[in-house]
Amino acid sequence: MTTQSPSISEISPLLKAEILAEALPYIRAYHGKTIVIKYGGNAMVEERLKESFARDVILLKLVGMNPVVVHGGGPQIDEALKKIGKTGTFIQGMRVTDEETMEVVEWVLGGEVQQDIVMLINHFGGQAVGLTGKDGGLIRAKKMLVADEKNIGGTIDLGFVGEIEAINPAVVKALQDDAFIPVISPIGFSEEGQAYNINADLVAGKMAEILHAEKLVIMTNIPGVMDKSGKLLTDLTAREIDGLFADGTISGGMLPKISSALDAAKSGVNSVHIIDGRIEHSLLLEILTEQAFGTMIRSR
Ligand SMILES: Nc1ncnc2c1ncn2[C@@H]1O[C@H](COP(=O)(O)OP(=O)(O)O)[C@@H](O)[C@H]1O
Ligand SMILES: CC(=O)N[C@@H](CCC(=O)OP(=O)(O)O)C(=O)O
Repeated sequence: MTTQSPSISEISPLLKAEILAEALPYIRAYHGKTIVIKYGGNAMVEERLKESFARDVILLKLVGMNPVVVHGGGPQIDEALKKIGKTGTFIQGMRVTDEETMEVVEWVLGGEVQQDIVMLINHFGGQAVGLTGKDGGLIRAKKMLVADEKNIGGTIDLGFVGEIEAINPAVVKALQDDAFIPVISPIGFSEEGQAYNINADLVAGKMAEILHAEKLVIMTNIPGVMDKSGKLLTDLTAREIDGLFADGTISGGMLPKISSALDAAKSGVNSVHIIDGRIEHSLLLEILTEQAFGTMIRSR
């Protein structure tokens, strides 16, 4: 059996007014503050969800916050790879990226996926600007070396997977100070101009840290972090996270997500949340209401 949420026209005027009034303290508290939003590829699979996301981001900007969007696009890269007869391979949540895959990643993330988000935000009345790591020297990257768990001291070669060496936030700050909404692709560049594929969670976490963001909201395709029995964990501390890593509760795409969320929390981002991007207006519910939502990551 499926349950249908009421449409906005079915909600009574009084309830609508109450919901709006509830948002007031949050609008005041976050006015002028930076909110980094990681928009995962799995949360952008439906047109309806993409539209509600675009409208939510515009609303946040209009009420005086500074939303910065970092987008993913893992499933969209998989689709494009399928068309050329390739299948994605992931190690510790990172896509093994050979030269041909890197070309596809640049084409999908820096092109199609980013343009789609930028155009939707602009269509609904916002002013989005798409950036990749090379714009204004935003993300300097180097080859990532991943420790080989089966061979102590050894490393695994993931090809053109990058780690962040430095972020130059000048271009993002300049856009923020105007009416623009930056939409960032997770592609970094070395000093020699080599492009690197960086997991979008890592870029979002680091961006939140460097911009001294008030909030980091990671939107994905699951209600939050689950325990082994599939129960939602609403709140996690660094110590609890260590336990979940050690007993294998966290795997795949959740590994970089949790690591970057925790790093952001430790580096002073006040509130870090992993939420279900498949729920319409989940971003507004998380930021502007009392509703406890998804998993909150705490440094202590
Ligand atoms: N303990 C866990 N709780 C929730 N999700 C988990 C957990 N461990 C692994 N995952 C996986 O992580 C996925 C989210 O990561 P990913 O697919 O990379 O999403 P996104 O595209 O949003 O970055 C979930 O769909 C789930 O399959
Ligand atoms: C190195 C690495 O894994 N890069 C990711 C970049 C996109 C991404 O992170 O997309 P999601 O947020 O939708 O998972 C990839 O190639 O899939």
